[in-house]
Amino acid sequence: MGRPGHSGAMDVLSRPLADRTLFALAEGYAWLPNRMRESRDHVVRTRLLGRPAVAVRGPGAVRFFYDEGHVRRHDALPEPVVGTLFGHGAVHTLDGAWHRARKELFLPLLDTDHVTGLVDEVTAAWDEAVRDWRERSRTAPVVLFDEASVVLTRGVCRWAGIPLAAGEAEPLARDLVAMVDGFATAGPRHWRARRARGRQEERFARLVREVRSGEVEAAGDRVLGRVSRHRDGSGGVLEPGTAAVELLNVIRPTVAVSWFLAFTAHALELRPESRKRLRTGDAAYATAFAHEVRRFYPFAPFLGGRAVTDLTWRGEPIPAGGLVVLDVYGQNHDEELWGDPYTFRPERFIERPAGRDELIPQGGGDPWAGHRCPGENLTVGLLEALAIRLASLGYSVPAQDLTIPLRRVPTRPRSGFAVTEVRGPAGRPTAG
Ligand code: HEM
Repeated sequence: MGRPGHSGAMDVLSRPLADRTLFALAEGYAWLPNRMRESRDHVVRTRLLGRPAVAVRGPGAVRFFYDEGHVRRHDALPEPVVGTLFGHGAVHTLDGAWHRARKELFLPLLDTDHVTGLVDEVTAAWDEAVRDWRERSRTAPVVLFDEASVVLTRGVCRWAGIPLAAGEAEPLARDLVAMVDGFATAGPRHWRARRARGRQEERFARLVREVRSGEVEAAGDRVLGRVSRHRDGSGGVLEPGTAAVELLNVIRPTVAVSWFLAFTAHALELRPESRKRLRTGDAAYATAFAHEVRRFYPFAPFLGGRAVTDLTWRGEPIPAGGLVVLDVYGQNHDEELWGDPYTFRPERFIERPAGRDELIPQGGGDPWAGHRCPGENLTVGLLEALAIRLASLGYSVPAQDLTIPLRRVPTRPRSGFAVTEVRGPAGRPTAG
């Protein structure tokens, strides 16, 4: 990975009103930052999904984008994204009172006791897995991305109260990964994602019915119990299919932390000195490292909503119904905000904590009031714990393709990060 360069398609891109959807898909993470570089004042006028669109960036733009009076989500997301990544009827697609009622389901996830509970389950699953990797990696490489997805699936299901029979974790992990992997492509990955979602929505809807009929026990303080009994804006319980969508909206993104785990392994190779600091168990450094992984490595390229009314941003008119696009990847690599954005440097977050609307890999604004990710604390907690564990593990890195293609969304090290000869502690280290 490196700094996205200007593309060969520039002459076409300079015509403002031709639809850019295909360019966005083909150019991946570099598409919007490249356009921003050619723009004045971090505003790009373009056309996406057949609609006029204005792309914005910066903390002020985040506040503009997250103002409910400016931007709504209903009808904003393209069906191929909803049908794979989020699910139909998901919280991501709601506005106003309906959004607030549904969001209540997710807000407790921001609390420290939930973060600790999930981190405990996932690290227990990690420690069990390490024992197995030590054996297997003597004869064949172990791919960290794949392994992390199974560890996270086991941990999140135990924490959420979702029963998993022996042998079920691996196929569920594969389906959850497929749903994320296939949302931004039109090829076979996309159809794999749709099939995976169909299978798992059916399974989780059945589980919700079993909880409601008393066949399956689900404590009220666990995610399974809460989602099954949650009352919506209308006062009724969720349709089983919608409850399944929202259960998946907890376990799917938790398993998506596998992408960040593969990036963590990449960062430890890139900056061996960070491995040493993580091994000491330095909590402040682990937090800074988690933030830098989320800032530096590409995940969500941009976010979009529709203008509620005729708007103007920095002199650029946005007609009611037009798309407003927030340049997430570009903002996380903006020189004005970060100085040296293409250097992986966790210390930046120790020198200066990032403002709420500066670091936005999981959205901006206030998670209680708007659409910002309610899983941000969970993600940071998981990354802190797993980065310390990975840094204290001994392993060899065989020759492999570790490039991170910026044209692929979502991207990751091509090999998934394979390791051999795993050795060292399974538990949390105490010192150097
Ligand atoms: C790999 C780590 C994660 C990334 C990169 C990520 C990223 C995001 C992004 C970009 C959004 C959209 C914000 C917006 O629309 O304004 C979002 C929303 C959301 N995320 Fe995450 N997320 C992650 C982990 C999690 C976790 C661990 C959970 C739950 C356990 C979670 C649950 C959600 C939910 C429910 C929403 C919708 C919120 C709403 O529309 O109000 N995410 N996430």
